[in-house]
Amino acid sequence: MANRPNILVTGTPGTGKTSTCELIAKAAEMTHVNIGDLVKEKGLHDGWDEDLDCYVIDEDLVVDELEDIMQQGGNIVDYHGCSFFPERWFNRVVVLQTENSILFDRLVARGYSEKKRKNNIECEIFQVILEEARSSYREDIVVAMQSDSIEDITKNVSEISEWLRNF
Ligand SMILES: Nc1ncnc2c1ncn2[C@@H]1O[C@H](COP(=O)(O)OP(=O)(O)OP(=O)(O)O)[C@@H](O)[C@H]1O
Repeated sequence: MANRPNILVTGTPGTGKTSTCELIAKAAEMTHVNIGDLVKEKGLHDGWDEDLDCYVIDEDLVVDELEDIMQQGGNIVDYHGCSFFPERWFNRVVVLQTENSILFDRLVARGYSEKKRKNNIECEIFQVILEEARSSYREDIVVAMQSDSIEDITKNVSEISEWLRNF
């Protein structure tokens, strides 16, 4: 086990993973690993999925790319899925959740197509990512956090920072 912990922040697109991770990275000197950006920068995908309007990520390439830095610890990983990462990488898995109408407005503001909005809202309603996290990681390391407002972000960042201090 690495000396410093690794944290995964997951949740439906738009729930605030990137906003939360950026603040934690700054406050606690963690390395923010945004999987979506990494996939784009390093071409760790098998092309563009026209239907889902996103890259088809190559999960094996992503895992190979990150293995060394994950061994070192001190990373906060940001992605809207969690089942393909090795379970041993993470000491804490945070699942962000947002009330449907608030999430809907954020997805509209981002200019997502109706189909993409629908997919993401359904993902949130059915708690797909929370279920995925609970079935992929030990239940005691998985925590759900509400992310409806700026106050929620502040509270979540301070709870995660507190957890890091006590690690
Ligand atoms: N708790 C919150 N309160 C207010 N606004 C928020 C909150 N969380 C996110 N937002 C806003 O919603 C938008 C999406 O946030 P962000 O990019 O952090 O989400 P994400 O979960 O990382 O999305 P993706 O998976 O697509 O990268 C941003 O404009 C951000 O400012």
